[in-house]
Amino acid sequence: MSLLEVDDVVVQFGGVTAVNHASFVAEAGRITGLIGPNGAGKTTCFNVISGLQKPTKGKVRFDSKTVTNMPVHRRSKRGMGRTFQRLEAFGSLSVRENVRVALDIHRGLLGLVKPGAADLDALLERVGISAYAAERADSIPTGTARLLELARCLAGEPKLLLLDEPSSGLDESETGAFGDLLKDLAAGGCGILMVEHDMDLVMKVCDEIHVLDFGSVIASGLPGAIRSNPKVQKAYLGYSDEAPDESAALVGTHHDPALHDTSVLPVVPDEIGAVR
Ligand SMILES: Nc1ncnc2c1ncn2[C@@H]1O[C@H](COP(=O)(O)OP(=O)(O)OP(=O)(O)O)[C@@H](O)[C@H]1O
Repeated sequence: MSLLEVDDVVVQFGGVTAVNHASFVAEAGRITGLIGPNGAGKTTCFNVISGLQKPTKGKVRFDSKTVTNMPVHRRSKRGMGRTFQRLEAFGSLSVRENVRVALDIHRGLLGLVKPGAADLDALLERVGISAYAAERADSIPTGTARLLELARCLAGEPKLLLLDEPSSGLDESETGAFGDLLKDLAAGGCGILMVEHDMDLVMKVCDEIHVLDFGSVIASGLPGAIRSNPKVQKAYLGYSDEAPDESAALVGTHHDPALHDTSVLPVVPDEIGAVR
């Protein structure tokens, strides 16, 4: 049984079907990518998994238990951690205090003792933000704030980490170090499910990738297979090397670049090469 199982999930907002019979899994000790064009339903899936959104239909199983109707805090207590696209840290507290609050909350939930300085320092060190420990959270660069979010999440010692666009705001070398950190966390047994627009990072670190388009999973597989999958190329680019004649019909409809973020393309040179 997989650490996380999303089973035939549907989410409707009035007439909008944000998630359309999506099924996919994420395993312990592996990094799983959840990708797709803008509006594909990735964040809504994360909301269903973490308990912020009740699905119209379908089930979520986590760590051998059905959690579809379980409140957010109980999923957290069972070992599910999440970061958000929008940064959630307390701006007026220092970086160190932010991590301290997260540790206090998690240890309170678990009924354990208060954190010591060593625990705090280890977490800051782990994500590489020790140098910012005394800075106010609202004064640090966006990329550093994302690492702070991760440190706060790791304070709960999660079995599953849900990361929503974790590398946005990181420069190239920070992204490289971040990728190494994710691999390290997975090697320690943590399952990671990541929504990410940086295709270079996704292709480098993910063990498996699921691709959403219009709320449905259109492909699942290893990075190499996803990269060359005609359906995926079509979802991102509006055409694929297998069906170049359809491009004119698709662009301007629901595959219009104005609706689907083609800004990912410059960071996936191999894909561009593959479809030209
Ligand atoms: N609360 C809501 N009410 C109505 N429609 C919504 C709501 N939340 C999301 N949607 C719609 O559901 C669809 C999926 O949105 P979602 O944010 O899950 O996509 P996404 O893949 O995360 O996009 P992005 O990459 O831009 O973050 C979109 O058409 C969006 O407009």
